Amino acid sequence: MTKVVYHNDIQEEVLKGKKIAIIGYGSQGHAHALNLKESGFDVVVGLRKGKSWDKAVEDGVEVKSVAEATKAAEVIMILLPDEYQPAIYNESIKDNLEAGNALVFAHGFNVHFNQIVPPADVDVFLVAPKGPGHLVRRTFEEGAGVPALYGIYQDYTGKAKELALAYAKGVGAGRAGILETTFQEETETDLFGEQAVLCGGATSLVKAGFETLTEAGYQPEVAYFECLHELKLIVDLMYEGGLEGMRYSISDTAQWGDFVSGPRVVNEETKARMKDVLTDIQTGKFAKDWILENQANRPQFNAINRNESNHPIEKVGRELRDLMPFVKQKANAKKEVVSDDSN
Ligand SMILES: NC(=O)C1=CN([C@@H]2O[C@H](COP(=O)(O)OP(=O)(O)OC[C@H]3O[C@@H](n4cnc5c(N)ncnc54)[C@H](OP(=O)(O)O)[C@@H]3O)[C@@H](O)[C@H]2O)C=CC1
Ligand SMILES: CC[C@](O)(C(C)=O)C(=O)O
Ligand SMILES: [Mg+2]
Ligand SMILES: [Mg+2]
Repeated sequence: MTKVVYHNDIQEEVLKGKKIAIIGYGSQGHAHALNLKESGFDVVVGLRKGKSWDKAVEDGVEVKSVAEATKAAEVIMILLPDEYQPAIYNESIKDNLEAGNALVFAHGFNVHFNQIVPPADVDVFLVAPKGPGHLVRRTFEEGAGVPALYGIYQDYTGKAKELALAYAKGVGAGRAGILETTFQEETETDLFGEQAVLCGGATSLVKAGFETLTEAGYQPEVAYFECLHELKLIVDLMYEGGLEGMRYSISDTAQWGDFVSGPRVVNEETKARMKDVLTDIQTGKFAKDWILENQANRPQFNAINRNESNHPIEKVGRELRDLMPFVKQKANAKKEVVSDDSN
């Protein structure tokens, strides 16, 4: 089995004397900054003036411009949207790095696909939490954590691995488990996971189920509860006990339906399409298309986003969630940060 490193295995002194700049205060940025600060590290956040800046100040974190935060720190973690990182790196970070600094990422995209080429005299590594930033923060506050991968791209000081592990411990990942990876493996598996399973796969499955039921004349509210709301409850059981743990809680009827009907829906044909998705990631086709989409100001992204927001499952979902304060409360807490991130 791959070696999994935990909280107590890690020495954090190597990072304790250093200043850490967190560039960006969105989903991952706010979680890293606050978790590291509460773990006893010296943190400064790098931002432009705006909503995130105000939020970070409100949260009691030291804030400077991206250039000034980079200058002030020895460890610089880039937590900006992937698509804006190259321009901001070239404009405000690159020339403010000093020999022996550490340049850190939470996703290997820009380094792996050569959009950022770091200088030879800095450490370059990634610490990639395997979960959304808002959950990196929430689980940390609950005394738990989200697992993370670390990978070394360049070890100029000879301390890159120690620094990466100390950083991962600081954000709380040591409570869940930290695994070694490479920039290539993290980039390709992360893109595949979010496209084929976690985001793209799951949203397409949910919408297809909802559409099948409503087109057959069933009530949208019933279809929403069945195909979206309950998915969280089922996935919670998988999170806690794997597929077996989930199947322990469902009825035998459901388990039999799972065995005989699941493979009719997700089958060899689906797997062949997953392999196509993986190939596009591995060859760089996906990255190239995404970079071009951004250079053209996101025409397809914005059009699809608008359509998705008007899907009947979203309309009925908004109404139903309004009537479930316990669900809405969490959504609002997230929305506050998310809407702060709009560029
Ligand atoms: N989202 C997630 O949970 C995960 C993300 N990652 C990786 O982490 C990195 C960050 O992603 P994520 O947290 O989603 O990013 P977000 O989209 O949440 O980041 C938004 C932040 O970037 C700031 N920002 C945007 N443009 C600029 C600019 N020109 N100058 C200064 N600040 C700017 C925003 O500030 P403002 O308010 O001023 O716009 C805001 O604070 C990415 O590499 C991503 O792949 C890895 C694991 C999971
Ligand atoms: C699943 C999406 C993700 O990869 C993540 C939260 O880990 C992301 O890029 O946001
Ligand atoms: Mg991910
Ligand atoms: Mg990702």
